Amino acid sequence: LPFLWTLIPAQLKWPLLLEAFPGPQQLVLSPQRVADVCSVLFLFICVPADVVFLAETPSEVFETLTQFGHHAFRPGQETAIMRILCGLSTLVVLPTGMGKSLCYQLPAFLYAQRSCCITLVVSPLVSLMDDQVSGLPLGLKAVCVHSNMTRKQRETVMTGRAQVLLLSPEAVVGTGAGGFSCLPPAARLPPVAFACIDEAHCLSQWAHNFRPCYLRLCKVLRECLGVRCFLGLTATATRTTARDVGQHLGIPEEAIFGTHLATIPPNLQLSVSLDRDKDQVGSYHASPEGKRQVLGSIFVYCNQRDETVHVAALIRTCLQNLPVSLFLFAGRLPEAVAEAYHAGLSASERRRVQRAFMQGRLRVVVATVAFGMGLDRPDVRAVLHHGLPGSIESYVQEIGRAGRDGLPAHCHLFLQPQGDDLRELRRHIYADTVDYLTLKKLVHRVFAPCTCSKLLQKLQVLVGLRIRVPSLSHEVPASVDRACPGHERALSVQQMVEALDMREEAIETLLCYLELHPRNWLKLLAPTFAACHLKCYGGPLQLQALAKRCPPVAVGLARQQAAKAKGRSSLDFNVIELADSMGCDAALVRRTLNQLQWEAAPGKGAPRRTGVLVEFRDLSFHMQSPGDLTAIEQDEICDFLHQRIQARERGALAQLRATFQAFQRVAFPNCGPCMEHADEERSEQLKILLTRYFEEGTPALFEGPFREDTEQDHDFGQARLQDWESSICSDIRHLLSIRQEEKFSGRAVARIFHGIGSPCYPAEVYGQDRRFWRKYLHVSFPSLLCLATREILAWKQA
Ligand SMILES: Nc1ncnc2c1ncn2[C@@H]1O[C@H](COP(=O)(O)OP(=O)(O)OP(=O)(O)O)[C@@H](O)[C@H]1O
Repeated sequence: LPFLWTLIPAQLKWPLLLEAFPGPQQLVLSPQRVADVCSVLFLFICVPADVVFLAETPSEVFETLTQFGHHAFRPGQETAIMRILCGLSTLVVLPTGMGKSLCYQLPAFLYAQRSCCITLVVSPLVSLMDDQVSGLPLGLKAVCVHSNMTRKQRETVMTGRAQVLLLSPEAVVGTGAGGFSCLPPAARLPPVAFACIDEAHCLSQWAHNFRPCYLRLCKVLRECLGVRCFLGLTATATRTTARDVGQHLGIPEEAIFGTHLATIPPNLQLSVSLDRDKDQVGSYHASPEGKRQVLGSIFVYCNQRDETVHVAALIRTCLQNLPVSLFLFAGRLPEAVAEAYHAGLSASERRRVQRAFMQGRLRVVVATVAFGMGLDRPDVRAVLHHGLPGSIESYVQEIGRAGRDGLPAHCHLFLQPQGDDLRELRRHIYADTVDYLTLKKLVHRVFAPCTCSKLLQKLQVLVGLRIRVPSLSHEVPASVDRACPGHERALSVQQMVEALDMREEAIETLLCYLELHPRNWLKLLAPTFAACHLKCYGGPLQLQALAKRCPPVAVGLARQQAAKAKGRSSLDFNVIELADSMGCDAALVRRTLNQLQWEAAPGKGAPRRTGVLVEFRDLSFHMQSPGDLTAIEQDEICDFLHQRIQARERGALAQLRATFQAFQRVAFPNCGPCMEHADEERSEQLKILLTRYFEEGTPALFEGPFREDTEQDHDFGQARLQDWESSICSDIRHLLSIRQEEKFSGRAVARIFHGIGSPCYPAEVYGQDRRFWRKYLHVSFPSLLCLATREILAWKQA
C-alpha cells in the first residue's frame, strides 16, 4: 500500500484520504476500508486518468457552496469542481457570466482546509487582479503577484498566508519588461494543489488574443513548480481552439468539459446595423431605447484610441438635455456620464475610470478592447460596438459584459458598409508578419555556428575513437547525433528588435515555436541581463591583478584585442557567452564576478568594498541551442517558421472577412429600426450563427461552401491596384529619395503606406509625414509589398 501511495499524484490523495478517514481521529482501518481503498487505488493507477468515475459529491462540497452564498450549482459547475477535487485536469468552456470562477474558488478552499497548499490562478489582465482578489467569497484569501510590482512588494505579499495566488502569465514565465519570473523557487512555496488558467483560450496559437508567454506557461508550471492538475476556464473557444488548449493542459478531447460551447445568454438581444454615418452611436443614446439603457450602464467598444475620446464626447453632448432624474443611481448623480478608456491612458487614470464604473459613479465607458474582460458588473444594460469587432470571440466576450443579472440587455453593432473597419483591423494582422530574409537573420543568430564538430574531429583523430556526444534533447531522433551538445546563449532584446525590426513579443513567439517543435530545436531559459560591465577604480594594475586570480576576468581580458586591453581599467563582455566558452555554469561565473566587489575585513568586521564595480545590463533572450546545424537544417527551420506565420496570416484574414460578411447578412440597413423595438428573429439568427461558429469554426460564417481564397482575403474591400500603381510607385521613389540614409525593405515601405508602426519605423516618427503614412490603406498589403520590393531593387540598380 505505501508503494502504491507513492505512485499517486498529490492531488489525488485528497479524495482518497477523505474516503478513507472521514475524521482525523479515525486512524484504524477496518479490513473493509482497506479493501475499498485498494480498489480505489487500483482504479486510479490502472484505469486511464480520464476514465475515472467521479465520486459522489461529498456533503462538504455543498456546505462550502452555501458558505459562499449560493444555494445550488449552476450547470457544469459541480462536475468541474469534482474533477478538480479528484485531481483530473479539466478544461471548462462555459458562456460568460455562468460562474466559471467558482470552479477554482471552491476546490481551492477545500484543498487549503485539508492541507497546507496553495492554488495558482493565472489571469491575463493585471488591471483586473485587484477586483478578483476583493471579489473572492468570504473565507478565501488571495494575493496577487505581477511583473509591475517591485521585488519587495512581491516578497511582502508572499509572506502572508493565502490560499490563492493570482499571477499574470508573464510573472510565471518571466518575460516582458520585468524579465524574470516573479515566482519564488518551488521550495519556498507551499505545495501547489492545482493551477487554474483563466481565459485559457490564450494558450492556443489559433485563438484571437494569443500571447506568446502562454505557449510556455504549462511547461514552466509543470517543470518548475511540479503542477500536475490544471483547470482551464474560457467562454470563447471554438472546437479547434479547445482541442489545442486541451493538448497544452494534457487532456484528451473527450475530457474537454463544456456543456455549451459558448452559447449566448438568452437575455441578450442582439442587433447589427449598417450605418454610413459613424456617429449614429450618439443618436442611439438619445433614442427611446438608448434612454431606457442609460438607466443602467453602457459599454461602447471602439477599435481605435482616438475614437474612444471622440465617441465619449459625442455621447456627453447627446445626453446633456436628458432629465437629471434619469441618471440617479442609489439616490445620487453620477460623477460623469461618459468617459474614454484605452491603453494609452496612464495606469492610474485607467484605474480611476474602472473604479468609477464599477461603483456606479460613471454611466457610459467608451473603451478599446483593453476594458471589460472579466468585469462582473451585473447591471450593464447595453453593449455597443462602434465598428467591426476584431473577432467573433472578442465580440462574444464583450457582449458577455451585458445583462449578467439575467435581466434583458441590448447589444448593438454599428457596421461600416464600405468595410473601413475591415481595413483597420487587417493592419493588425500584417503588423507581426515577417519575411523570409528576416527569419534567416533570426536563425543565423540563434544557431550561430560553433567549433564543436571541428574539435570533435580533431579529438577523434587524436584518440582514434568514435566518441558519441549526447544530443541537445532526448527527444531528438536517435539518428541525429549532434557533435555540439548545445550552447547557452544570450541575445540582447534591444539589438534583436532593431536588427529584425520585430516587436519583442513577436520574436519571443518564434523562439517558442522552435522550442515546442517536435525536434526541440532550442530550449528557452529565463531572460537574463547578460552584458557585464566591470570597472576597477584602482586602474589597469588592479584589473591585471584581478585577472591573475579570477579566471572569468582573465578570459574576458584575453578576448579583448591585445591593443585595446592594454592600459584599460574596465571590461565589457557577455557573461553567458563567456561562461559557455569556459564550460562553466553561468550562475557560478556571475556569483564569482559579484564577489569581486567585496573583501573580508580584518577580524570580524563587515565586508569592505574593493574598488571594483560589477554591473549586469541589457535584458537578453536566453536559450540553449546547438551551433552545428547544417545549411539544410537551417533552411528547414526557416521554412517551418515561415509556413507557420503564413498559416496564421491566412487564417486571420479569412476569419476577418467571414466575420464581416456574417454580421453584414443579419444587419438592418440603418440603426433606426433597432432603436424602436427588438427584432427577436434576427437576434436569434445571429445567435445561431455564433453558436455554429464555435462548433465548426470559420467555415460556419460563410453563406456558401467555404473556400480559403487567399487572393480574395487580401483584396476584399480594397481598391484595384491598376488604378493606383503609378501614383504608388512615384511615392515609393519619393520616400526613398528623401530618406536615403534608411535601408528600407519592401515590407517596411508597405507598412508605412498602411500606417503600421514597427520598432525601426515607429508611428511617432513616420506618422508625422502625412505624405506617406496610411496613404494607401485602400490598396491590399501584399500588392504594396510587391510594388515596393520591385521599386527598391530598381532604385538600388539605378
Ligand atoms: N452557483 C451559483 N449560483 C448563483 N450565482 C452564482 C453561482 N456561481 C456563480 N455565481 C455568480 O455569477 C456571477 C458571475 O460569475 P463569474 O464572474 O464567475 O462568471 P464567469 O463565467 O467567470 O464570467 P466571465 O467569463 O464573463 O468572466 C458572479 O456574480 C457569481 O457570484
